[in-house]
Amino acid sequence: MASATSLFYSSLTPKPKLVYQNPLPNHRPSLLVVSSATNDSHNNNNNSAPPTALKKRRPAEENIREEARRHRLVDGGSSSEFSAKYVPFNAGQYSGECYSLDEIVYRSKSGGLLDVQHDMDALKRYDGAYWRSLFDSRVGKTTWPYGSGVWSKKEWVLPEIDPDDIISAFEGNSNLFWAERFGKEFLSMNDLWVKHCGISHTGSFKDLGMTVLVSQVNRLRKLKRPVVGVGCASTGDTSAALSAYCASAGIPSIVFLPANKISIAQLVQPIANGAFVLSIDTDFDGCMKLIREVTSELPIYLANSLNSLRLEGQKTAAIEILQQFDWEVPDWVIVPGGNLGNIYAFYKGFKMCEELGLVDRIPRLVCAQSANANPLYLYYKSGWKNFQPVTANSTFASAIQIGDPVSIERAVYALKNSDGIVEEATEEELMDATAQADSTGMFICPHTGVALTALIKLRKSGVIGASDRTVVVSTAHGLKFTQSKIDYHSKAIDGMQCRFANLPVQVKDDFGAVMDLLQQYLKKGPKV
Ligand SMILES: Cc1ncc(COP(=O)(O)O)c(C=O)c1O
Ligand SMILES: N[C@@H](CCOP(=O)(O)O)C(=O)O
Repeated sequence: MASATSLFYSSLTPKPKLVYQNPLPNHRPSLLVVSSATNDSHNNNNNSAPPTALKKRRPAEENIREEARRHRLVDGGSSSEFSAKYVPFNAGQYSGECYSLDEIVYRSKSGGLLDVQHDMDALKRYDGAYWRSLFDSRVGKTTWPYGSGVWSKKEWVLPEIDPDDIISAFEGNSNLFWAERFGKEFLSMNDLWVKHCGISHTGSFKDLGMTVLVSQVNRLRKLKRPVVGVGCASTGDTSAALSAYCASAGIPSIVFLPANKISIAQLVQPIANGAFVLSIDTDFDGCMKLIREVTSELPIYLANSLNSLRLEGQKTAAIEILQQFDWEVPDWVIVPGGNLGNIYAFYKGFKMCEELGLVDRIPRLVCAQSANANPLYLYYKSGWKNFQPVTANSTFASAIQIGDPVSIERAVYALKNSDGIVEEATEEELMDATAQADSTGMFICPHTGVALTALIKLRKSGVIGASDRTVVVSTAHGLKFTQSKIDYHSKAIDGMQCRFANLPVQVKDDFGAVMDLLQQYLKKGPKV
């Protein structure tokens, strides 16, 4: 017999209207049960206030993980009716090659990329309204693990992992910022948004993928698979996320960084989190080559986005954007690209929402590259005829200083299937765009400046219209890249005009001198 607590708990569980295409014997899968403290009226068709009972506080000696475990036990365990496996990327449904997610495999038999394939038939047993309602019911809560923006979509991410194995910092649920002033003043746009994926636990979107990867590693280690540590090559953000999530799980992390090519803020992150940090005298592509060789020799699990697990977490940012627009689809989404996993992750998130009936179309995608590291742009401009890796030159957008992206095929697939576009930004363009955005109250990273440059160009050419609803994905926190802002605002960049620099004024510690300056300033008319 169900206990009083379990009855109480299930009375708090949102019960969206279910429409089954194939009725299931056990019609409410336990993994879909969310122990939410609210029963939102949006789940009721008649709009009448739902019966509100206050959630009873968990016993003091129990933490949220244990509380969730207790409720799973009451609800009948955590076995999932959903599943996922690795398949060769874009090999078609008849390839036959597949691997369990509990295997350690990064490449298909032919050496190609892998993809995580979900059992879409199982997911389709619930209609779009059900999924929308379920995901909406989980936003912003502390219920383990669904309070995370990634794990609120657990059934679409890693359906079979036990919540006990999950390592989460309640990542995701990031701000979708209405760029009112930037849109109006610089682009005559009124429906421009910035998805702040960098306002996150370690300051970049990498947290979204890393929670998934490190959780799966945690599971593999419990299953006694040979994983002594987790390693990555990085331009600074992957290493920060990897080291933080590994430190939280008590798993060793090893990071390969190109010497003197990442910001100090990024360098200090894995150091502080106790990673084994190798500063290597090469560029990112050199580090990537080395980590691939090392992880094929040693029981070190590969954490770069070559590993398709990462993209399962990253795709939730796309679902979140739709959710934040009340499931209305924006016209454009612009993503800065480097190793090119993220552009595919966005495509996959949008596509799953379309296929499962949450929305009826997907946005057009734009991938934005630095002109100093632009292999995808050149490929696009060749009409997708001739892909050539490049030697990436130094760029202020240092996290995308990548010349030989591992996910090139994924990016091309995403762009071709979303009527996508590739743009590029010179150093001056990306730094000006960053400064302009900052002057309207943002504080963005240079990679977001690359994406904004793409937007500026596409607005100028009329490709993106004044009233098009457009989302620019901001991928890292501006505070990681303060040196480039200091250089810009002090006009210390060779060959760059720094048109939007805002120089600090030196003044003596003297009331009269300060007053003189302020009077001159006010006379000129404060610049906003
Ligand atoms: C801040 C930032 N923006 C954009 C990117 C590009 O993402 P992706 O490598 O998935 O193309 C990266 C990493 O590569 C990054 O760290
Ligand atoms: N910008 C990345 C580069 C590596 O990308 P990944 O997504 O393949 O890990 C970083 O911060 O390291």
